[in-house]
Amino acid sequence: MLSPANATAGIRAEPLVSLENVGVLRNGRWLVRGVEFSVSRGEIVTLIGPNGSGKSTSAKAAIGVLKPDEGRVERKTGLKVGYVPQKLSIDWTLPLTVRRLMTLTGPLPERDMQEALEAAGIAHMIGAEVQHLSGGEFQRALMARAIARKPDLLVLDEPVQGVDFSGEIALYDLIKSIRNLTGCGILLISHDLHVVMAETDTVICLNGHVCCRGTPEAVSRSPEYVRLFGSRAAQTLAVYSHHHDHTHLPDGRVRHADGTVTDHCYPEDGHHAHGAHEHAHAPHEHGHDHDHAHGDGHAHDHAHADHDQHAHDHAHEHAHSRSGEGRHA
Ligand SMILES: Nc1ncnc2c1ncn2[C@@H]1O[C@H](COP(=O)(O)OP(=O)(O)OP(=O)(O)O)[C@@H](O)[C@H]1O
Repeated sequence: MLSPANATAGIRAEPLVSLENVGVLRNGRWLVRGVEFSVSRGEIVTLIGPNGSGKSTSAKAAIGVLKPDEGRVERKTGLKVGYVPQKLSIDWTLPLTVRRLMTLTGPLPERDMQEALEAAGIAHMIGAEVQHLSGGEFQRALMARAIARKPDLLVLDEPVQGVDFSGEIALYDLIKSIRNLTGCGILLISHDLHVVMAETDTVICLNGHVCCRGTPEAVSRSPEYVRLFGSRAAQTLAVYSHHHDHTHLPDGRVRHADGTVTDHCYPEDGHHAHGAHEHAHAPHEHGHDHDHAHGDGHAHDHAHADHDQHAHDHAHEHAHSRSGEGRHA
């Protein structure tokens, strides 16, 4: 079967946006330097890196919100961008319906609004107050707002924040289906070093500069990634694929699709029928019904690696996310 990545390869020649040697200088400090990447139609590019490594800055430079102080950013003429920022300044004390949220930045034909809400799976919540939405529903509303104007490029800054585990998988599925449906390019910022979308074509690992790049699996194997985040981080870099029913946490416990955590897998969990070598498939080649797409073939060793400092950092970070649902708690 032709994967989406291959299917779009032919029209990748002309990027929607490309950054060449981009640097952003503020108060005498280079926030990022030497950033190079591009996003083409149908392509999913994920930026990862520690806090303050310049992910948001690079994304803002890509869409023109920030002007680079050196290097070049080229955008396709007439490029339409849908942007979901990391933080939204919403006055949570004032009532705001989903319908109103959709039109805050400008009028929108009713049909386009309905279509976008339907695509995001929250058409029935059009009259709901934004304050009452769950973390996942809120992210869906933001995504609906971003896709309503049919962008060529969708930029999502941490789209799974405040979302529990099964909600995260559902959001990644939604992002994938938006890409498949519309063929737009997607630039995703992930604050989770350990989990990237299986459909990501290219991971760009930032640390003030591009530390390494490639497929999720290549990045998890790269010496630069290991140097930056430690070998245990590389060992636990997991790749979500569509058919996950559970995931192995770095401390050895198992989290199931319904969010429950147990010490062991259930006997019916899919991967136990498979040999370890089957876990070495690239994300796009996944046909089996589990979630052990690790950097190399030693899935079980890696799945049960101990917590490292980064995992703790993320627990902390997610514990402070909007809904207070810590993914790594
Ligand atoms: N306008 C600004 N002026 C000065 N410094 C800034 C400005 N915007 C961002 N920074 C700094 O630039 C660095 C990169 O910030 P950026 O938000 O791009 O990082 P990030 O990788 O997205 O981080 P996080 O994971 O914490 O969201 C940080 O040290 C931040 O404090």
